Amino acid sequence: MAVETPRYHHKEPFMGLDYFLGFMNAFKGGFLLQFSHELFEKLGNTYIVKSFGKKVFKTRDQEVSKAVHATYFENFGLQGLRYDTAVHLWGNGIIVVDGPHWKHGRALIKSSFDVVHLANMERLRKHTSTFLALLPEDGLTVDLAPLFKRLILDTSSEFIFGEAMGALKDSKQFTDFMNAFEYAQRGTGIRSVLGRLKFLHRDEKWWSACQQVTDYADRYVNTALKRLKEERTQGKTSQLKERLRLVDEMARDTQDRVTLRSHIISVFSPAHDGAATALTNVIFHLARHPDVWWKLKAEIESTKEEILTYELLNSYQYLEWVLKETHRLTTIATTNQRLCVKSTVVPFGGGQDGRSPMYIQKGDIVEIHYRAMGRDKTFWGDDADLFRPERWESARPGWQYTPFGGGPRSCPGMRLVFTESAYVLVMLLRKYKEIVNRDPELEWKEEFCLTVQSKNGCVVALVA
Ligand code: HEM
Repeated sequence: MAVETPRYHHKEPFMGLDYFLGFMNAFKGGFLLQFSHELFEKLGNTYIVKSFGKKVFKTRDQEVSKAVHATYFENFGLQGLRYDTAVHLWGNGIIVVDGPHWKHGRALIKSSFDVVHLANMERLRKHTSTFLALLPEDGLTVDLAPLFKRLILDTSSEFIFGEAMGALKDSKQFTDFMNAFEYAQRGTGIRSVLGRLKFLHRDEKWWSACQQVTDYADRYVNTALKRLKEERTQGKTSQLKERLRLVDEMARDTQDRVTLRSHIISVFSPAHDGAATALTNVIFHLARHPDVWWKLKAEIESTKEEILTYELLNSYQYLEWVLKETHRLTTIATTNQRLCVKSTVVPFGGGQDGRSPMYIQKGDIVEIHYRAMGRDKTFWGDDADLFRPERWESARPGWQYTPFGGGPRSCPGMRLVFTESAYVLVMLLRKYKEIVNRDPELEWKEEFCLTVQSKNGCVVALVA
């Protein structure tokens, strides 16, 4: 028997506009994470709010997350939440569709990913060395965040399109495209917050930014299809490992231009800055925890002359703990939503203590708070809000730790993010003796776009 779940006490219970105003106030004021934390503390691990008349279950309960992401996977989708607001940018790409089209896109990405990813070390080496050359000499203050962004833009554009955007060289191609891309993403984010009121978003510049992005991707799709045709008709193969491109690998499987373009933009969106945001967070923490920096240096010391291979990166255990701790404490994808497409009773979430079954009706939304789960003191202990990589020596989380989602739709880019972050971090550890915090603000401050990043970047001095 499902039991009633705690509710947010609305002053305006029909549309829930009071909640929306509170949310927007926190969003603008830069305290959305705190706003969300306080409501969980007050109402429990799962509670219900009204959002533009829709019933939304907000949860930081790992059992509810598991039920929605995995056990009852087929009953919870995202197409109804994302497709209409994002079709102009992401088309019918993997991140906005459900059902057979998603399944096909997922299989396509997964197999193409594995092959391109393993061939990617050489590119990472090349771009990281350009990046290192841009860093200021001994002791000067630098915000590494924008530099990480440019580095990851180059590695990801080369990984996906086969050609780096020239971000580290500040090329015009990079500036023009990124201005349009960021504008297109921001507008899409606004439309998604507006939901059913998205018709209020009337911005000509947004339409043309979306067009510019799709035109850009089309150029690469067309060349990939041309290459594929040549390969098939003339038996030509571009098998040089470093030439592998995601767009080519995907084109082997589907030659539908719109599908290819949509999936390519869907991968580019998280790929273009994901690892950069993670790297910024790692350096943010390391600059405030010199003991951890020294332990990392000690770990890599005996291998510091060796070529940095995928296997070597994977052999550094403390480094892995540092990266995991960074994603736990400063989770980048803080929440994720699913739309219930078939009424379901999930085993937990109901009742004041959240331990009774909970009824979710078709049309309701479930919002899962990954970041809040990563800080749950009942699992992580009283020091859950502290950066302490050593906890990973004994921590064995299941659904309490899902910074990359979980179940069949979990992030296919997770290994790539780990490899890129680990590679760049080890190169910094090899080159510099010390990293010194130069930001007077010691606390991590939030800045939301589609994900959340460090508002103050990571302002440091690197000492050789
Ligand atoms: C730190 C960086 C990243 C984080 C925190 C992250 C996190 C996530 C999360 C939480 C999801 C949603 C999972 C779900 O809905 O269950 C996701 C999906 C996805 N991510 Fe990532 N991601 C990152 C980087 C990347 C990169 C670098 C790529 C590509 C190279 C990528 C490609 C994707 C794709 C294609 C999906 C959609 C999967 C699907 O719907 O089946 N992500 N990611």
